[in-house]
Amino acid sequence: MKIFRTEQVKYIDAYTIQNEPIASIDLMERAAHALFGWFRNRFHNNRKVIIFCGPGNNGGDGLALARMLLNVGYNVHTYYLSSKSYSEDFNTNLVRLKEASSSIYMINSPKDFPKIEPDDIIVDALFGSGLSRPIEGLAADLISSINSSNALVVAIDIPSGLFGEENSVPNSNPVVRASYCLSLQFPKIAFFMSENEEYVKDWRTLPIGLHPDAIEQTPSPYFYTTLSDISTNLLNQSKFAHKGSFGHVLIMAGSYSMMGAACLCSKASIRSGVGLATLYIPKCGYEIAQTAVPEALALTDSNDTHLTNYPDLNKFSAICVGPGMGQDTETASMIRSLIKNSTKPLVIDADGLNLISKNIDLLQELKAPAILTPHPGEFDRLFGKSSSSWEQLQKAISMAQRYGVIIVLKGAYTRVVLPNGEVHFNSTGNSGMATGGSGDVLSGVIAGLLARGLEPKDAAIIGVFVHGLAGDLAADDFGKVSLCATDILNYICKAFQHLTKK
Ligand SMILES: NC(=O)C1=CN([C@@H]2O[C@H](COP(=O)(O)OP(=O)(O)OC[C@H]3O[C@@H](n4cnc5c(N)ncnc54)[C@H](OP(=O)(O)O)[C@@H]3O)[C@@H](O)[C@H]2O)[C@H](O)CC1
Ligand SMILES: [K+]
Repeated sequence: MKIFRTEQVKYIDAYTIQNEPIASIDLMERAAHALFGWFRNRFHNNRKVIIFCGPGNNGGDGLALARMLLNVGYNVHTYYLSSKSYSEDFNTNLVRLKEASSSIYMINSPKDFPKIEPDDIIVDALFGSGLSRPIEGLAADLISSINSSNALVVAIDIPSGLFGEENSVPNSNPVVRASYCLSLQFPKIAFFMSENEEYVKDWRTLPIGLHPDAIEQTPSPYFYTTLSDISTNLLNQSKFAHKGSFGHVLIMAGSYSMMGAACLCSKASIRSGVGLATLYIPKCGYEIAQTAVPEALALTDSNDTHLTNYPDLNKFSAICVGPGMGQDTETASMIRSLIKNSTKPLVIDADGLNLISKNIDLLQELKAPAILTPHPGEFDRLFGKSSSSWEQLQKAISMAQRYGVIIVLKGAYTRVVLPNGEVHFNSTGNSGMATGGSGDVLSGVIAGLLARGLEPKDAAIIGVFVHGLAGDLAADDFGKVSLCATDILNYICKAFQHLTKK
């Protein structure tokens, strides 16, 4: 799903109004219907609903929602901020609401704030995508009052006070802390930034039928990967396939005391459908590899405890290097040589990245496509610290462009950043996956898909999606607290099944 900056949504909105065509007030009615449908499914009408409206169309949505809820028997109290001017659709909806309700109040000062009981439901329709500056004065006081109540808060489109993309960190502006956010048609990029978690605890998008031509024509580098975006054709298997049809992956991983990473990674590549996997390991890992991963061929380095060399690369279709590899100087010179000489696509993870971070310009010497899979700490070691997730994302974009690599920046909503500047935020995964070995499984999945012949971009995007989905399916059965990397690995099959059955 392509996603947009808030100012672009305004354009898509205007295009829809002009070309569907639909009157602006009717588009607002459609949005309010979507909000109403969600609200009615979730909350019984025995709870008091307090709707706070601002002067723009976000407030207009709130007024229209108030009317719809009143019509089916909810106990709704609507408050709107006094303002020098209101949007046209706000005014129309205020008139419509006044015909249906007498519980409408203008807020002129803090004395007009209602008392909020813990069982009340608050709807935040103060400011949406039209927020143009930090909120001050009366509206800021109202936000503090909302935030200090213990009531559940449903924000329309975006929690008021939050900008759709970049926000200051720490955020010293008043922002509504929403329990739910109902974003119209698209998620906001700000939802993917960890600093905003306290404002956006749970969000979902509600389709409002914006014009597909405008969505297609409006350029955006940002995407949100959902199930329907995954092209399962790429995973088709011919009836006449044999093991040679699905590539041969080389996993270069492990060192003394870190053979688990090598095993997880290679098993994950095998579970991702690669035809053959060779595990290249230091001597100490031979029996472990042969026992733990019987499906893989095991090749050993001349060294006992860490990797110092790599095998002939000719027969392999993709290489994964790094998991549990350690950072010995001999391993460092091995990876330098691998980067300079490999013509096979590479997945570089963990210690592979740590070693590169000591000499980042090595990336300029890559001969083959490369996918880097850093977690935020590894990313900072590679490219320097950032003061916010937004800044980190912009840095990832410029580094992916500079070095022509794919960067998979791991975390909630893992970002797959492409050399052309595109960013694909992932929708699967959960906090239970923040556990040792989870990254080794991911690099194995991506390497397996890459070796099967998927384009690096598809291997990265699908690999990240499948890994997150496996974690979600595993968490459904085991819960997030106990989830471990082996569980994720064991659910990769279910995740692929889920995808190919869709
Ligand atoms: N996505 C869609 O296609 C649809 C969205 N809808 C809803 O419309 C809002 C956006 O409405 P808009 O009127 O553009 O913007 P807002 O309601 O967010 O607010 C605009 C008014 O607020 C003033 N403003 C902005 N920032 C502040 C501030 N910090 N303090 C005080 N006042 C502020 C602004 O004044 P300016 O001086 O900046 O002009 C405006 O008066 C979207 O979020 C959806 O909820 C449609 O209903 C359906 C289609
Ligand atoms: K809002």
